[in-house]
Amino acid sequence: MVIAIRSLQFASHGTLDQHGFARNRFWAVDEDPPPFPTNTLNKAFVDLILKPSEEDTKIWPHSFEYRLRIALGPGGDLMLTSRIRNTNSDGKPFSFTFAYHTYFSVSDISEVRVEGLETLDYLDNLQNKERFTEQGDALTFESEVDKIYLSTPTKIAIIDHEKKRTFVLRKDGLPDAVVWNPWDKKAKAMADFGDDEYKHMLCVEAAAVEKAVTLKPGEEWKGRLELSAVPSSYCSGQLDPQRVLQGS
Ligand SMILES: O=P(O)(O)OC[C@H]1O[C@@H](O)[C@H](O)[C@@H](O)[C@@H]1O
Repeated sequence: MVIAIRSLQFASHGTLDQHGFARNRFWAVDEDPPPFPTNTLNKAFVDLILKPSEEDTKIWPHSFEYRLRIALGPGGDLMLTSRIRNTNSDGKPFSFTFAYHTYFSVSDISEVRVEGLETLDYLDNLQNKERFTEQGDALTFESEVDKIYLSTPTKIAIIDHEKKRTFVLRKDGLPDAVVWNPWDKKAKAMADFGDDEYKHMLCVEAAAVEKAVTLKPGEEWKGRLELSAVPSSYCSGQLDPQRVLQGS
């Protein structure tokens, strides 16, 4: 799995370059981070801090502090908590969009199902961000996809039949979910992506894209994503959604 933080902006949903600037900056490790509110003993964590450089304020004229807490649970669960605070001293609010750009490794994209997004509205990046409604079935993949699902539930499951493994995403503060696979043609056109790699990956991204987050000075936003891999409850063609969503 590969994770990139796409902030302060998402893809072309803003005025900055694709995916904004937070994802290709150097972050500082906070050597003395605030403690975990609960279960501290069960988690290893690191806090990374990003503050704008002078160069950054030329392209985005705001002051902020972005604290990313990366925590690992005893069972291998990964928790990512982003806190973004407006530290402007000029009294000005700012707005941003956000996504955890999570690439999941799958056995075969044609065999994968995503549950939790059926019947929802989405904006289709491949059709000028037009709004459509998803059908009632779990998502399956047979061509390029680049969609932003809106008002999504807090849990989404990626079910990999072949590996008998399910990735469970639990999110908070992130209403949208991006689903992306470039498929063959676009994969060939991407310099940093192998021609056949699209067969073994799927991006499902916890995001806040449709409605930008706005913060006044002193205000803080929090967006949380928890990822776990559990043995699939898929068995003899039958899926028990209750078990998948409970992550058991
Ligand atoms: O910059 P990256 O990591 O190649 O991202 C690629 C894709 O990321 C997806 O999240 C976007 O919805 C796509 O539009 C975009 O092409």
